[in-house]
Order: sequence, then structure tokens, then C-alpha cells
Amino acid sequence: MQTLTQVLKASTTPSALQDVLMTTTNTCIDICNALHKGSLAGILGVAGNENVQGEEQKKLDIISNDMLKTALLACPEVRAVASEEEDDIVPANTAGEYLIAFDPLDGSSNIDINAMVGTIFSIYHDTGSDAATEQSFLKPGTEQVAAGYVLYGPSCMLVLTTGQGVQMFTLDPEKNEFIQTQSKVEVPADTQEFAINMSNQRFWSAAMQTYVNDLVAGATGTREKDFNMRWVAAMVGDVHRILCRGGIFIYPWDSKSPNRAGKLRLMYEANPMAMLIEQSGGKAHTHSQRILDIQPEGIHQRVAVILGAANEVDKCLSY
Ligand SMILES: O=P(O)(O)OC[C@H]1O[C@](O)(COP(=O)(O)O)[C@@H](O)[C@@H]1O
Ligand SMILES: [Mg+2]
Ligand SMILES: [Mg+2]
Repeated sequence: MQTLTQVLKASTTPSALQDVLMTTTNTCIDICNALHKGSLAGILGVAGNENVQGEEQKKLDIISNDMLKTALLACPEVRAVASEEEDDIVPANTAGEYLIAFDPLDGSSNIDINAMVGTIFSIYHDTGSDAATEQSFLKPGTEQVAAGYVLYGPSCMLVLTTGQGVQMFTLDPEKNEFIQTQSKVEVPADTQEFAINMSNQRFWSAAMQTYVNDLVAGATGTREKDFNMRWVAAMVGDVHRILCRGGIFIYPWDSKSPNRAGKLRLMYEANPMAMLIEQSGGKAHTHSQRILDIQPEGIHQRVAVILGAANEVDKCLSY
């Protein structure tokens, strides 16, 4: 079995990008080790601040953000970073060639119940003689050169794409190294499993309510087949399930917050997951367009997300 380093060395991935990927994923191993210490290290609970999006920050949101920021700013190939937990982009080395956007800890509400969380990252190529600005990051997801996540679950896993399919790696905790455990991930086009936060049902659009009602009606309704439901409450866990055994994941627009397009963030969550899903043969859309085609207007922009099994995403959009 090959290590991540060996897989990258044998690929056409530019060596500078390999450095960025190794820095990112090695830092995730450090985050994993910190998570495993849990209460023993005094790292659980709330930090007492809000992020730029008005969400309560957990101590681990800040710790994992600081760990990634510190490591990436010290990497000569990194031009700038953007994070869900930072108000503004953080310029690094002007001569660096890569921009990294990340959600340092996805599924924050799961931390205190010892359930699945993860780190999601998205990488763009960018050069220039001046320091990077927010504008440098505002590229559509089609321009990502790599995307992935590290899932801190019963085992620690890295799921990665550099635009040539999706590979899975499992952390060997004795060697502190990711080992390739799946070389080609494929999402089946059809499914009988969906993921959505049902408690928001009355706030969805009429069309979304009809679509989900038809799923719930199962074999007795127009779909004429039963559907199972799962909700990890961490996008990283729900997307991982879809990459492992298929399904559809939806975080739609809702009228609880009518002025925002959705809950999830385009740069840190939707774009990297959309690249992974498309690279595995699935689809990723908002209510009206392909996620990877969106021209971002701001680094903290939110979007509605409908992703997973290609035929089921099409079915949902047909409503
Ligand atoms: O609280 P809800 O509605 O179940 O939302 C869960 C969703 O929110 C998120 O936790 C948002 O991510 P953060 O934890 O990074 O803010 C997603 O991972 C997840 O899909
Ligand atoms: Mg998140
Ligand atoms: Mg987060």
C-alpha cells in the first residue's frame, strides 16, 4: 500500500502543490491528535466569541484555524489563505503560487458529543507581483486545482482530488502517515438515501417540500420506492457517506433566513465538496445552477447545496 507522499510523487501534481498538500494534511494529523485528547487537553466547549458570520465559535474552531493558518503561512508555496473563521484573507508569501480556502472544523456542533467532524480545503493556483487580495480568491470552483477533506471519525481519513478522480487515504496512527485505501471513488447515479435537516421543513420552498414529501411517501407515493434518511450534522460526514455508498445531501434555502442563499459557505464547503462529488461522477447544484460555475462575490458567501447521486439531483431539480 502506498503512502500519500508516494502517491503524489508518482502523479503529475506539481511539486509546489505537493508541498501545500503535505503541509495541509500533516496539520490535519496534528488536529486529529488534539481532538483525540478532548477534555483532557481542555479544548472542548465554547470560546466566547462569534465569527464574522455571527456564529458562536468553539475552542476547537479557533485552535484548528490557528494550527492551519500558522503551518500554511510558513509554507513558501502559499500565497494567501482564507478561512471560515477569519474576517479577511491572510496574505502569506507574495511569490507563492497557491491560495487555500478552508473550513478548519466542519460540524462544530458535534465536537462536544464526540461525534464526527472534519477539515475541508480548497486550493487555487494564483500568481502576481503584488500581495494577494480578497479579489484573488473570487474564482469559480471550476478553477480549483485540488480539494479535499480530512474526516476525524472512528478512523482518520483523507479524501482528495487533484482533478483526476477521487482517492481515499486512512491515517496509520503509528506511522502518522496517510495510506491509500481506495484509488477510485464512484458515486452511483441512483439512490434510496437522502440527507436533509427535516426540522426546517416548514421553512423550505413549496417545491422542496413537495420533493421531500415524495421521498418520505416512499413506495406508496409517486416515487414508488422507499427512501432511508441520515443526517450527521457535519457536511463532511454526510458527503463522506455519499462517497462511500451513494445518496443525496441537501441544505436548501429556507425562509428562517430569507436574505441568505443557504447555510453552507461557497468557498469553504460547497466548492471543495462539489469538486469531489463531480470527480466521483455525481452532481452538485444550487436550486438554479452548477455550484462550480458560480462566480463568487465575497469570500464568506453562502449557497444552497443539492449534491450527490446524479439522477437524484436531477430529479430534485425537476421539482
Ligand atoms: O445545524 P444543522 O442545521 O443540522 O446544520 C448542520 C450543517 O452545518 C454545518 O455544521 C456548518 O458547518 P460549521 O460547523 O463549519 O459551521 C455543516 O457541516 C452541516 O451540514
Ligand atoms: Mg462547516
Ligand atoms: Mg467550521
